[in-house]
Amino acid sequence: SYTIDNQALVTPVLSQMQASNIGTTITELSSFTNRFYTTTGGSDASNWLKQKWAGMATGRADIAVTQFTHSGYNQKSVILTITGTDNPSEVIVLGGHLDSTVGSGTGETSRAPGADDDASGIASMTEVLRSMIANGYKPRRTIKMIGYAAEEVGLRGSQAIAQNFKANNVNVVGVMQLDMTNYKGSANDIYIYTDYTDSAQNTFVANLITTYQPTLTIGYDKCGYGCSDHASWTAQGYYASMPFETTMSQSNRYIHTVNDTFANAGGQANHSLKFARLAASFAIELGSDGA
Ligand SMILES: N[C@H](Cc1ccc(I)cc1)C(=O)NO
Ligand SMILES: [Zn+2]
Ligand SMILES: [Zn+2]
Repeated sequence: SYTIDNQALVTPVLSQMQASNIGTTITELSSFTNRFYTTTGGSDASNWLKQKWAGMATGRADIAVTQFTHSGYNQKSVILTITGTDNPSEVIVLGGHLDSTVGSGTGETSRAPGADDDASGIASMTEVLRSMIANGYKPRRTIKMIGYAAEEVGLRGSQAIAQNFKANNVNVVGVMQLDMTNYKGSANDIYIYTDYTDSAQNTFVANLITTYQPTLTIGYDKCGYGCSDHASWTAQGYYASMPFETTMSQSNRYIHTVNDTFANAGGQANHSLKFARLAASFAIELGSDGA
């Protein structure tokens, strides 16, 4: 049951989160020539994220960072695991994708900053991690943060990981996808996508927004296809949600071009902060439940 009863744990983590930190991470990720799944930049970005997250977790024996090796391409997914204290077998997943693209012709020297798609999602997760650590938060369930490889070429990284988790009977109780969080292109703040997601969990997500970010407005929409990594988890029978930055019709026109830059989203991460706070409230409310 999706009870919202951990205000004492959630509120301090949310209040410490800052858009400026998210913007810094977006800028760092955007500085790789590209993060395409088959290029040097794509592998470098994966290794960079692993190092960044591992550095942030120094001193936390309950946090481990690993890379998931994929067959057929070099870019690895990055998985950070915060092992739960007394209910570790139940797992919450926050996800975003590491790779960037300017289309099927992307090569070694192609410029694909991918600031919104999806450095914004990775940066949002990173700020969740930073604030959880700053507040000494330790979940009862296990929380995993995943930077997926190869999303742009058919959700390949998340498909491999979700299939692997299913095959290993990992008890994932909920998944949230953060793909494109910083382009404020529509009237409402957060759009909950209702296809390839779980409706009961989507209701919980809406309730998290009204509880912890009551000034924000909520909209609903559909992609009409498996538009990001949440679809990989739904395909394996797990509960997934995708809060998105705009309506489908008003989605960011800069994506998959050289113009998907931090500057073209306004040079600030105020929109991403809403999604980072939502992800934190999702992970802490679900993560603080015992067996
Ligand atoms: N197809 C998605 C982008 C995308 C996702 C949802 C919507 I609505 C519009 C556009 C993608 O490129 N993900 O990386
Ligand atoms: Zn994306
Ligand atoms: Zn994309």
